[in-house]
Amino acid sequence: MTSEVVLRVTGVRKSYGSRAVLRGVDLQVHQGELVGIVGENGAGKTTLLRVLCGELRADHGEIAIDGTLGYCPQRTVLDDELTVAQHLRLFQTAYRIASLQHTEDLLAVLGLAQHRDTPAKALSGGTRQKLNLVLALMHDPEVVLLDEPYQGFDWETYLAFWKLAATLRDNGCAVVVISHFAHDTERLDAVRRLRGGVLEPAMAGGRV
Ligand SMILES: Nc1ncnc2c1ncn2[C@@H]1O[C@H](COP(=O)(O)OP(=O)(O)OP(=O)(O)O)[C@@H](O)[C@H]1O
Repeated sequence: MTSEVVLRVTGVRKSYGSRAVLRGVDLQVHQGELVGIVGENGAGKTTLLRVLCGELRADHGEIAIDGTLGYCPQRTVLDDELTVAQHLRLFQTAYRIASLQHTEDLLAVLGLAQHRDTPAKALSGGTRQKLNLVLALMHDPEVVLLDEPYQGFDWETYLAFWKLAATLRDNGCAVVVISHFAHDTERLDAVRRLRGGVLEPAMAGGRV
């Protein structure tokens, strides 16, 4: 692959007290690459993404991100009293986005447009997750970290998500997705398994 490395992780370690979860994680993701991170429950996948996005500080190691970052956490980051539209306006201001056209496209792809005036507290779990994903992507980031972003999605939305992930990749975005399902690997360029606190060498995804 000749495209530029836009996410470079070198020797990242992270412990919670005496529990060493990450023991020297190395990872490189290129522009236009869709990479899956798999591993057993408790392997440290969420910890890794939280460290990569800066929510948690690594104990050791280096993280270099070249470009704007989008992060979709496993738990939704919504204000129950705000409607979908109010969330979008809030994040539009935070991201300093002039036009919401890209956001409207995301709403349409994920089937969220009809919930525009619904407060977050009245949204179903899967619909909250859709909004969580839109908020992570609406500024059209160059590097995207997604922590099981399709939890609670129905089948149609699950398929729409993977189509969206492929479009992001085809547009040059570097996408890292935590995945639990073996069949997701067919949709990925590469799969990395987190085991024993390190990422094992790349397994080719289905596209390669
Ligand atoms: N804030 C925290 N304080 C202490 N221990 C934590 C904290 N967060 C996670 N852990 C522990 O670190 C380990 C890794 O957790 P993490 O959530 O990163 O794993 P995961 O691979 O994402 O798991 P899952 O597949 O269940 O989502 C687990 O043993 C967990 O109990």
